[in-house]
This record gives sequence, C-alpha cells and structure tokens, in this order.
Amino acid sequence: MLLINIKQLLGVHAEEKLRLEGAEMSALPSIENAWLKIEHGKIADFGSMNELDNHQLSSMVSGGASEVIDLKDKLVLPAWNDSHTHLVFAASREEEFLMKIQGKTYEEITAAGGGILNSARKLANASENELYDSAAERLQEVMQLGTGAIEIKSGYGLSYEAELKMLKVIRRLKETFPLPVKATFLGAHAFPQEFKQNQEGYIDLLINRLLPTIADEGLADFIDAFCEQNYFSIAQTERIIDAGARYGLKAKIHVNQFTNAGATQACVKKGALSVDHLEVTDDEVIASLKGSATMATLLPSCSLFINIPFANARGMIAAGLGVALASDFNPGTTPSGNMNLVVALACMKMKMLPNEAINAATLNGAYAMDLSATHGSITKSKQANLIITKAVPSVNYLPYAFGSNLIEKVLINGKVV
Ligand SMILES: N=CN[C@@H](CCC(=O)O)C(=O)O
Ligand SMILES: [Zn+2]
Repeated sequence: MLLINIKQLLGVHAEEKLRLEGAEMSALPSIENAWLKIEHGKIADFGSMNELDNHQLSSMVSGGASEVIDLKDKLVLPAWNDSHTHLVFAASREEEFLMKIQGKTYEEITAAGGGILNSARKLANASENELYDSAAERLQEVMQLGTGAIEIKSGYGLSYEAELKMLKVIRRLKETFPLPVKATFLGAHAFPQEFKQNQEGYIDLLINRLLPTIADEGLADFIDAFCEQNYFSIAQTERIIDAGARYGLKAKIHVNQFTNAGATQACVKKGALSVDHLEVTDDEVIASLKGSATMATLLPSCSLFINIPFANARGMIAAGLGVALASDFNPGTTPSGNMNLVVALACMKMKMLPNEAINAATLNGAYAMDLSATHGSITKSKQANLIITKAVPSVNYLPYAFGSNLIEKVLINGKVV
C-alpha cells in the first residue's frame, strides 16, 4: 500500500527514541506533503512528495504497491497505544452513575455495595464466552476509534477461577485480534469479602497459587496492584511486585489515585515499568520519577468521570518527566475507551499541548507496554498501525473539535480495520 499526498505525516521519530521526556514531548516531528509505503504490515519507507519525481512514483507503484491512496488534506499519525484498560467486564454499572450524579463519591458508592466488588460479583456468574463476546465488541469499537495496541487487566475475578477466566479471555483476544494485546494480572485489585479479615490469606492465594499457574500458562505480561488506602498497602504491593518479578512480569501499578502516601516512590524503587493515575501528587512524587525508567501514565477520562483532580501533567513535564496517556476503560470509573477524548481532555484539563498529548498517547503509551521498539511512531520497519484522519485544517484541530469523529481510517499491520 502506498499513501500519497499526505497533508502531514506526524510523529516521525528516530528508531532509538523509545520514549520522550520533558521538553522533547512538545516536538511532534512531521513531514508536509508526504508519502508512506507499507510492506508486509510494516512501514517500509516514507518521505516528502516534493523529493519524489514522477518516475520514482510510477516505479514505486508498478514495483508492487497494490493500492495507492491519495490523502490530500488528511493527516497520518501513529495509532493510539492505550496502556491501561480494564476492558474485560461482565456488565456496566450505570446504577453507580446515578448515585454519582446524586452527589455520592467513589468511596461512598463502594461502601454502598458498588465499586470493584460489584464488578466481581457480576463477573463470577458470566461464562468465558459471554465475557469474550462483550470484550471483543468493545475492542472492535476502540480499534475503530484509533487504538492500535492495548493493555488489558484482570482484576474483576478476585478468585482463583475467575482471575484465570479473565486472563483466558484476554489471551483469546490476543489470538483473535490483529493489534498487540498485553495482559496484566491485577488479582490485587481489591480484597474479596471472604478475605476482608484475612488479607494474608488472599495475598497467599495471589502469590503462591495464582501466579505460578499464570506463569506456567503464559497468561500475563505484567503485574499490577491497586496501591491505595483501603485496598493494598505499600508493603503488600511491594510483595506483589517482587513475586511478579520472579516470574519475569514487570510491574504497572495503580498509584496516588486518591491519596499521596508514598506509593509512587516505592514503585519507582522497585523498577516498575509504569505508575498509573497520579491524580494526587506533590513535588516529591514528581522528583522520585526523575531519571527513572518508570513511565508516569495519566488517565484524564477517569478524573472527568468521577470528579477527582486531573494529574499535574505540566508539573511533570516541566520537571523533565515523560508522561503517557491512557483511557482506563472500565465500568466503574471510566466507561469510555475513546483515546481521542483522552487526548482532548489532556489538552483542555491538563494544559498539555496537542503535540505533547499525541506523543503521550502514541510513543510513550507504547513504552508503557514495552512496545516502543515496534510501535508508537512513524519509523522505518515499525508496524504500520496508523490513523488516517478526515480532511482537517491542522493537527491542533484534532483535540479542539473534541466531539467530532475525525478518523477516516485505522490501519493495523497496514490493513484497514
Ligand atoms: N482504581 C482502580 N481501578 C479502576 C476502577 C475500578 C472500578 O471501579 O471498577 C481504575 O483504574 O479507576
Ligand atoms: Zn485502572
């Protein structure tokens, strides 16, 4: 496939750039009036139309490009890399939405029988096939919205059987869908009712029964825990991280969503791949991330939906950190997997520049899933997972016109989805 007359080809980064930090984030290197050639699902080559004479163009076309697409007035950018989702769930929770509208906080809704345990109750009765079918529908939807790689967590099982059931659903999505799907074991999402008085018993189940089976069957790529007051303590999270590391699972941890009590600092010390949420931070938290390999992953749709602070993206970028953006798609706090909205919210509510937000949702998102060597930028030999926009006046128009669907086509491995 050959794309020609592309108004702007965005996100052209060097092969060795695996993430972008600080001031680098505001540069979205691009080529005006560009062409891009796709071979075997990968970006084979690209350049400026101005440097291409008719002879070269016709030899490229006759040299095997089966399809030539003229993209006058349209932009091409890397597909979104959504590095934090809970896309497998049994049922929606709009009953909690009503409570929220009526003024209840997330904590109060949880105390009234909502929250993670509500999802776990619903999931316990769902079959693997039912879970697969509904998750596949959601995955199809977010792919059409531009997502070209995704991480999906377990964590609504909270029992030996149900956690494995979730991870098997994620494995089936991985095997069936063309985009990279990364699986994260989030058994440490909440203590189930029967273990409320026996936290040690639950951690033992996670570490000594579930993890060995998950590792044996290759069911997870990463490990996660909800490190938060009334959920998992820092010490418990550290044990989960260490146990995952023994099986080669890097950590991606829920931190600082409601309280600032040292979770980020502890995870950075443990070498986590990412720390996610970070709505409640201070200078010390930001300083702890500086110079580390840990990506700060921000989830603005969650802040919008449950009305909690937006993460301090400006403070993080000013301190020289890289940030990633992800959707947090889940039935409780973020019933949306729309990464276009995430990018727009990052601009509107966290004052990220469109260039920064796009880098955060593409290359840095790929980094947060260990995928940035193959995904996340316009780079020769990376996978051709791309967004082709409708005719738009500029890249800034994408987050500006936040209610419109501006995507014309999504390519995964060079094929329209
Ligand atoms: N914070 C923890 N977990 C999810 C939502 C949990 C739920 O309410 O289902 C989150 O990332 O927001
Ligand atoms: Zn989450």
